[in-house]
Amino acid sequence: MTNSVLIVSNNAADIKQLDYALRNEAADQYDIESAIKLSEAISYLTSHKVDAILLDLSLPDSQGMNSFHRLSRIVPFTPILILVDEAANLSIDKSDSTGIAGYLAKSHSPNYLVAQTVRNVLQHQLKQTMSFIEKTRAEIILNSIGDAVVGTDLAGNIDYLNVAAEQLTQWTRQHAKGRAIADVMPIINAETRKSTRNPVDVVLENDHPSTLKPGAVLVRPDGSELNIEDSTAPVHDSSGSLVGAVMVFHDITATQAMSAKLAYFAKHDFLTNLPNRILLNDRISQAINLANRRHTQLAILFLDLDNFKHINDSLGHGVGDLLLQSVTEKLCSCVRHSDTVSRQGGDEFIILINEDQSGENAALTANKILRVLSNSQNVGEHVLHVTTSIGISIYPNDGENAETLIKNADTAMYQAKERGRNNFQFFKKEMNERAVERQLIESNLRQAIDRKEFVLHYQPKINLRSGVITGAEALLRWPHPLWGNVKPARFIGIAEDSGLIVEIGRWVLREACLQMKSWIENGILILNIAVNISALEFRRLDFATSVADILADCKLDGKYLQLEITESVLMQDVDLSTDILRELKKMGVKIAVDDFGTGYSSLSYLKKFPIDVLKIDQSFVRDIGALNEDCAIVSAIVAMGNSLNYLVVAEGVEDTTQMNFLKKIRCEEGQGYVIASPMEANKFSFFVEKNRSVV
Ligand SMILES: Nc1nc2c(ncn2[C@@H]2O[C@H](COP(=O)(O)O[C@H]3[C@@H](O)[C@H](n4cnc5c(=O)[nH]c(N)nc54)O[C@@H]3COP(=O)(O)O)[C@@H](O)[C@H]2O)c(=O)[nH]1
Repeated sequence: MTNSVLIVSNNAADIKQLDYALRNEAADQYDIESAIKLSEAISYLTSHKVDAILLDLSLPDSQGMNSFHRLSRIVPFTPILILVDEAANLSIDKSDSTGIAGYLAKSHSPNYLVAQTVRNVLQHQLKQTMSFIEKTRAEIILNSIGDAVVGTDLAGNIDYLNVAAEQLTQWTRQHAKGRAIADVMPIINAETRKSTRNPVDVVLENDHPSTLKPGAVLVRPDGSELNIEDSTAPVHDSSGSLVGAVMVFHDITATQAMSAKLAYFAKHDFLTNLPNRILLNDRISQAINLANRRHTQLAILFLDLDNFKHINDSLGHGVGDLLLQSVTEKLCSCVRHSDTVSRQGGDEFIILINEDQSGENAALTANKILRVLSNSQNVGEHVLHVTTSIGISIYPNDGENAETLIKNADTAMYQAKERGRNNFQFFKKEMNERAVERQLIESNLRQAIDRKEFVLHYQPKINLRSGVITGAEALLRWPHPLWGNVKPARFIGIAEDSGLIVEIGRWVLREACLQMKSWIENGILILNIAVNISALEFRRLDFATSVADILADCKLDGKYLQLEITESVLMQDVDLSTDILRELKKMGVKIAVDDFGTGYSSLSYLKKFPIDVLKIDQSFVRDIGALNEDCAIVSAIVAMGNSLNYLVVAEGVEDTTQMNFLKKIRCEEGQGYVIASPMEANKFSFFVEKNRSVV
């Protein structure tokens, strides 16, 4: 390696001697330049880099230390050796000598000593440069890492803080330097609030790495606190002696908050904040232990919202979520603090009622829930009516553990659904058989669709005045290959709960439309064919479109189709129902309100819907003649319906007494066994042919 050296001297003999000494005695190679004036040297240095300067302080244009200072300003990092006479050497002011790399006695130094001195200076400079680079690199790394790094000396006084440490401690490096670590970083325990020894002090005492115990909190100058986690280690010099400590730490406040959140949501439902199945199981187990000790009972209420799926499907999950939150509030308002309301997912809730006396509290709570939920709920811009079906199991009678109690309450809930929803049922052992049967029916229903096992029967409707057959109601029949005819009452509810009703309903609609088309073509002159539409079908976003598609496929004019929809389905969301009905009306489709009288029976609400037909529920018709009250109700419905220009149809007409009464009160149409039971399509054609008028 070649080093470049500049000799600045006005003495040619000195230059020659130094040049000779460096070229001939040194192990290294040198490029040697000389300048006889300071100005010459400065000019050279502005365009050349040199590794060392040998400077005579006595120059023609500059004298003494002034020469040194001027040069060192231009090349501050280049070592400058001062050439001195032995005597002159003594005259240099020590306080003014900062930055001088060394002294060289000009004429008295043997050549080898000149060479060695210059070499030493160059090597020292190289070491300094390397050390500077390393320090800078370390500084950059330390400042770019996210962890805070604090260094101390052997006494535990701070000598270093990286940028992250400055931010976390709220101390600048400048202010912290020299202060005791415990002053800059006071640490306390999160729970006891007592001060904790700084790990740096522990490390310096034991000369061994150490860390803070969990729960360490750093108290900052502004009083704010940070949860921290550290790793502190001793620092040794090259001889292995302890010279200080380094503490690396980071803020775990966010991490701790996140893990606390994760722990919370492992046991709670995200949407409603209610305990989830895991926490509920825990609580039930605890409640069972308590009930055993106190010889008391406890109750499990299994709730499933009625027709929630339709709301979710038609109004979107956002509205569904809001409804679940609103229901949560209402449920919580119905129980004591000691009870647990939990959400199992979807629209299922389970309530644990502690210390129940033979199911008394459970029945009271269930009644309260039914009452509270029956009020309409404002959800966003929608006014929704939601009801619930509740199954109840009691410990110890209905199960010895959480799993069995929940399973049996679930079974009882299905029973409540079958009993018309919006009610509660206590678990009974026989219900388990029912639950097994439900599952069997559901799996057979799936096969029935594939195997095309369903057929439609048709029941005539007549004009009660003229006796003319006006239309037919299509009714689904399931002749099961092994079980024989399965009643709709046994499978429609299961098809609705499982969602299978959508596929089945589409088949019914298409089949009925094809049949009507065929009757028209064959001169079977009825006004329309009525098809029952379940809530799940009606609430689907594509319902109106699928009706239009089926009519188009079957080439049937919409005026020949009547859709029977129950009041409760229409009332679930009045605005949405109105929109769907309007779409259907545009196609010419007739709308009948089925089972009228069993639901809200609010004519003021019904007036909002574009309805054509009111079908009085058969439960009122059945007791005509027997119950005055029912006669009055039927008369009132007929009168109101007529005045609002609805076509009123009485269903379930079974005898002539009922028929005569209906005629008398001017009920327009009737349907029931006294006229004809539902029958196969070909029999219906024959029936129409034969009975142009049946009354
Ligand atoms: N979503 C769909 N629901 C359907 C479909 N087909 C039927 N259903 C619904 O199932 C319930 C039971 O129906 P079903 O056993 O067919 O009973 C109907 C008639 O057979 C019966 N009826 C007719 N006349 C009389 C009578 O004089 N007395 C008497 N006790 N019962 C009689 O009434 C049922 C018709 O009811 P409604 O639909 O309310 O007009 C029933 O709720 C059906 O709606 C389907 O395809 N889809």
